[in-house]
Amino acid sequence: MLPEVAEIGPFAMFLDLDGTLAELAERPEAVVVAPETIELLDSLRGSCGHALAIISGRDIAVVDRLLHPLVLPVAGVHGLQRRDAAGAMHSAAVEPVDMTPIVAALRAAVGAEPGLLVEPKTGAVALHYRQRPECQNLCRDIAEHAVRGRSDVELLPGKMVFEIRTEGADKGDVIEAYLKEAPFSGRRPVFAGDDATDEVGFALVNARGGVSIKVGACATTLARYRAANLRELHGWLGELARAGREERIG
Ligand SMILES: O=P(O)(O)OC[C@H]1O[C@H](O[C@H]2O[C@H](CO)[C@@H](O)[C@H](O)[C@H]2O)[C@H](O)[C@@H](O)[C@@H]1O
Repeated sequence: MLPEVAEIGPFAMFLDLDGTLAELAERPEAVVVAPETIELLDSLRGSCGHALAIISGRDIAVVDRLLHPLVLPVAGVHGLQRRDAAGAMHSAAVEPVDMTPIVAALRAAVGAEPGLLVEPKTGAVALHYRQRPECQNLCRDIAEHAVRGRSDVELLPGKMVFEIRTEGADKGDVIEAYLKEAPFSGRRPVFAGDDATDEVGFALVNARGGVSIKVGACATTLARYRAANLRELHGWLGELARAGREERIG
């Protein structure tokens, strides 16, 4: 169930990408953001004074490619990277760890196992098993082995993926950082996401009196609202965009 649009007030919008703006795909590079979704984002940002940011696990450069021609404020790699509304980059407190040896270790452990994918990112790497769900335990063991004894990286389980990431700011921290800056400050935060890594974002938004929305089925979540799927969420976002537009015209 989603809240009544009329009750939201002036909002700042934070949106996860995979599973929230785009349907999940077998492989990370197969994901496409539909042209209607790009239009929706464009219209939505117009209804909240451009206080709209993407909060993703992907690199900012990849988010930009997926959302082309839009260039939005984006936090990437689960909070490790952040570009503000003026286009300025904010680096994390810690230097991103050079993942080369971890990527090599994961590739060696996965070997020629079909369907297991290693996705290198900036200061992070993801080990995907979506095409081989039965390999979940194997992938967990491989990822745990790769981080053993290291305090500079952390293991983040996600949807059919284990991610190893430089220890640092999370999605909650970057939403908080945006809320201190124009045009986000003074607005009520709304955050929608579908994955375990979005829970810290829900916690932050709840603490700020905002609207947290879990997309898809899940037994436990900190989110206060639910959207059954992308279609329901995007329909609601469209209503929000239209309500903002009518307000400006009226
Ligand atoms: O925070 P997000 O923007 O949602 O990014 C989270 C991760 O998304 C991608 O992996 C997920 O989507 C893939 C494509 O649909 C899917 O194959 C995979 O199973 C999902 O876990 C991305 O590849 C990761 O880098 C992101 O961290």
